[in-house]
Amino acid sequence: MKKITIAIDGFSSCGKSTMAKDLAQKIGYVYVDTGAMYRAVTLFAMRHSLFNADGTVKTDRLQSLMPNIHISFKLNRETGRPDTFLNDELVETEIRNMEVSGHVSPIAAIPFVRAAMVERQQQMGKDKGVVMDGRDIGTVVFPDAELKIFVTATADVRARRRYDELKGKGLPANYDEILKNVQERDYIDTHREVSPLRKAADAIELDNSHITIDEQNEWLMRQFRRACDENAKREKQPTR
Ligand SMILES: Nc1ncnc2c1ncn2[C@@H]1O[C@H](COP(=O)(O)OP(=O)(O)O)[C@@H](O)[C@H]1O
Ligand SMILES: Nc1ccn([C@@H]2O[C@H](COP(=O)(O)OP(=O)(O)O)[C@@H](O)[C@H]2O)c(=O)n1
Repeated sequence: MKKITIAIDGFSSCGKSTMAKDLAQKIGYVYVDTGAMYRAVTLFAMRHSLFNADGTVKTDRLQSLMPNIHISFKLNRETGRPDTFLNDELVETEIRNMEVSGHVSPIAAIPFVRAAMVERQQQMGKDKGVVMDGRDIGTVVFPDAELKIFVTATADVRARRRYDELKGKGLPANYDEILKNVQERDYIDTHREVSPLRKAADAIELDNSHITIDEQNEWLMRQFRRACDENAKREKQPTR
């Protein structure tokens, strides 16, 4: 069967990467976590003191350093997820901490940062057979994706899930701080000028506030099968 492109967008911490990774594993596609790329740029900016005291970014300096930022992924056989590398250094754990979460949305709102990441993402998905999750995959990165999903869940549910995840990993976690961060990022992500988070007109919406991970994985597999069938039908139609 011909491979398709799968775009999964939605709000922070709602389960996009959980379902994207599971589907990619089952169907033998490549999984790309685009949030990790913006997080890696953020970590680089933090390490190079590119934030002003008020949280704004020293954009000129960052722009001049962009050629020095190389982000790559390598599949971790234990977790089944790709690990993120920044200039060949494994940064998978560091990019998930609250400090990076607190700085990432202003970085992701910068047009030249987005242009560089989008170019890389399009390159990674050019041969199809990719499940990519983020905020603008169905609207900007792959507007022609054969399957587009838009995931939502209430902010409370999302903050609780992130809190449980951090606690489960033995990392420090404060529910109120996480909820505030989730809400702030939702606001910046939906209100920025370049590629704001929004549902593509042809995306299928899933509110997973009250469904289990297994249920959402099964739901996504059904959407995948349907999208492949529709794609096969389209390909059979004679071109005029
Ligand atoms: N339907 C669900 N029910 C309960 N927990 C979930 C569900 N989907 C995902 N999770 C958990 O929520 C947390 C955030 O999920 P994640 O996939 O990292 O979100 P995102 O990629 O959207 O930020 C993870 O700990 C994940 O295991
Ligand atoms: N395609 C994407 C992916 C992430 N992002 C930004 O990167 C941040 C981190 O993304 P993420 O997917 O790792 O966030 P979580 O949902 O995992 O908390 C988001 O809050 C967005 O600001 C983006 O702008 N565009």
